[in-house]
Amino acid sequence: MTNKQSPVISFKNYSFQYRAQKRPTLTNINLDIYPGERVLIAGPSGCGKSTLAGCINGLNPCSNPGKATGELIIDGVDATKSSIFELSAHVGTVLQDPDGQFIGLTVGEDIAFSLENSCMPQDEMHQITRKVAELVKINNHLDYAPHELSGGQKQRVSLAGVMVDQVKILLFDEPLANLDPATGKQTIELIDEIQKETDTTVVIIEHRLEDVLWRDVDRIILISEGRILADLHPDELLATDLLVENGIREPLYLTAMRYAGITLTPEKKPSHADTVTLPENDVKQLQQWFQSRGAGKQETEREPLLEVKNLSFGYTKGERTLQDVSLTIRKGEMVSIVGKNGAGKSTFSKLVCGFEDPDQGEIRFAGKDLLTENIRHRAKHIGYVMQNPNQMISKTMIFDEVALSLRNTGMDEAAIREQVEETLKICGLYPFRNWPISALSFGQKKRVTIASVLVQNPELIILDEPTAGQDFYHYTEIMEFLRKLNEEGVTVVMITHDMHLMLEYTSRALVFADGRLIADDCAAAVLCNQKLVERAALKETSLFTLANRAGIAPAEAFVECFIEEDREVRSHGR
Ligand SMILES: Nc1ncnc2c1ncn2[C@@H]1O[C@H](COP(=O)(O)OP(=O)(O)OP(=O)(O)O)[C@@H](O)[C@H]1O
Ligand SMILES: Nc1ncnc2c1ncn2[C@@H]1O[C@H](COP(=O)(O)OP(=O)(O)OP(=O)(O)O)[C@@H](O)[C@H]1O
Repeated sequence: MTNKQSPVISFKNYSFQYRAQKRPTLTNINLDIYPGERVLIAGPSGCGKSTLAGCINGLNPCSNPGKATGELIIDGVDATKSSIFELSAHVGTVLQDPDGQFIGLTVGEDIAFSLENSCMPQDEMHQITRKVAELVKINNHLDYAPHELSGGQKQRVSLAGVMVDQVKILLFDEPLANLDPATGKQTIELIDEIQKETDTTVVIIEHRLEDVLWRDVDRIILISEGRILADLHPDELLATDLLVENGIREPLYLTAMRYAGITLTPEKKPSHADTVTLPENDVKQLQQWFQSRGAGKQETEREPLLEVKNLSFGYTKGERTLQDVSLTIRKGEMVSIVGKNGAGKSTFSKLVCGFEDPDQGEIRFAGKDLLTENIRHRAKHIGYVMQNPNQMISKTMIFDEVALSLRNTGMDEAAIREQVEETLKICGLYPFRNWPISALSFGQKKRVTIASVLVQNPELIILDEPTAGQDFYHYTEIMEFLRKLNEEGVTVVMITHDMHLMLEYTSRALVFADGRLIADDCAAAVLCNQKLVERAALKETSLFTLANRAGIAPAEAFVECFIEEDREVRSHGR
C-alpha cells in the first residue's frame, strides 16, 4: 500500500439520502481508499454499510432513487454523474443476496456473462469459466439452474462471476453469509490471493470479522449511524472496546483473553489467534481463569418430539440428496445442524415441513405420523424460517407480513394487533411496524421473517441460518430470544455455518456430509474431532488455538468454560 498514489475511491463531504427516507443514511463521509488496499467495513445492522457499497458501484442512486451531495470519485470517474454500467467497468460486486444477481440460465452461463459481453472468443471463454468455477469449487454444477443450487452454491457462483471480470475494485457485501466455514475460510484466502496477484483494491463488508481477519486487512472502517466512527489498523481497533460498544462481535479468543483479565494493546498484535503475543504472565492468567471455573452442567434426558427414521430423498430419480438419515430431536432441545454447502441440510428441513415428500423413511412428530399431514397442518406445529428472507416475504408492509398467518386463521383484529406488536417488540422491529419492507436492510428483513413464524407460537422452529447478515447486537438479541423461547419449552433447530453460534447456544450438533448424517454429538466434541471438521467442511474455533498456545488441556474443556462464562456475562449484561 502506497499512500502517495491518488486514491482509487475518494469520498469528500459525501452524504446520501434515499428518496424514501426523511434523513440521510450516510452523512459527511470523508474516506480515501488507495490502490491495492484491503479494507474491511464493519458496523451494526442498518448503519449504512450496504448503502456505502451501493454508492461505490452506482446502485445508489441509479437503482435506488436518492440524492447524493459532496464528492465521490471512483477510479478517476465522478460517481455522482455516472451510470451503473459505466461504474461496472471499475467495480465488481458480490452482493449479500446471491439470488439478486443471477443473470444466466445456468451456472456456466452466469459466470461467462461478462466475458460474453466483452466479445471474447468461445474457446477462451469456456476455458476461463471452467478455471474460475474450479477455483470456487462449483465446476460440478456448471449446467445447474439457479433454483437447483443450495444457498452457499449460489454464493460461490457470484464469487466466480466477479472473478472473471478484470476490474480495479472488488466490492464484497457479506461474501461469507451463506458459506460453510471451510469454504468461508477458502473464500477469504481466495480474495487475498486474487488481491495479491492483481493488486486489486478490495473492500469487504462483513459481520464475521474473525473470519475475514483470517488473512490480513490494512484498515477497518467502523460505521455507526451513517458516519465513520473509526478508521484504524486492525491491531489498533481490536485493542479498543469500540467493536463491542457498537454491537459488533470481536474475535472469540480476544473475548476469552479479556475474561481472563488480560489487557489488550496494539503492540500485542491482536488480529490473529495464532500470532497474538502471549507473554508468560498472560498465559498464567489464562490458566488461572480456566482452573477457577468448574465443570459444565449435565444434560437431562427428554422425551422425543421429532423422530426421523431411514429418510432418503432425491430431487431427480436415481439421485440421492439425502440418504438413510435417522435422528431424534427431543422436546425442549436446542440443536444445530451443520455441514458443508449442498450437504442436504435445507432439504432435510423441507422434508420435515412437507415441501417435498421423501422417497423412503418415516417422520413422526410427538408420536404421530407426519407424512400423512399437509404443509398447512404441519406449519401449526413446526415453524420454518428460510435462509433467504426475500423468498418468504409476500406483503408490502411489515405489520401485514407478520400478521399474515394469524389473519388466515380468522382471529379477531384486536387480538392479532396485540400478538403482532408483542412479536415485533421481541424482534426489535416495533419502531418499524408501519414501514414498507422494501425500506429495510437485509438483516432487518431477516428479522421480519423470524417474527412472522414466531407469531404462530409453534412447538418446533427450524431456522435456516437465523443470524446470517446480523450484527452481534442483533445476533445476541435473536439468539437470546430463541434461548428464552427454548427455556419456555419451544424446541429449536438451527441450520448454521456459524461455529460460534453452534458452540454458544446448542449443546448438540447434527453433522451432515454428502446427504448423510455423519455425527450426532456435543458441539465442543464435534469441533475437537479434526477428521470430522475436515469431512464436514467445518472450522476449528480460535479458542482451541488459544487453549493450545496457553498449554491448556483438554481444549474442549477450555471452550466449555468460555461458553459458560459468556452465557453468564450476557445474561447479566456487560
Ligand atoms: N432502497 C432503500 N430505500 C430506502 N431506505 C433504504 C433502502 N435501503 C436501505 N435503506 C435504509 O438505509 C439504512 C441502512 O441500510 P443498509 O442496508 O445500508 O445497512 P447495513 O449497514 O448494510 O445493514 P445490514 O448489516 O443489516 O445489512 C436502513 O435503516 C434502511 O432503512
Ligand atoms: N430444487 C432442487 N432441484 C434439484 N436439486 C436441488 C434442489 N434444491 C437443492 N438441490 C441440490 O440438493 C443438494 C442439497 O441442497 P441443500 O439446499 O439441501 O443443501 P444445504 O446443506 O442446505 O446447503 P447450504 O449450506 O449451501 O445451504 C445440493 O447439491 C443442491 O444442488
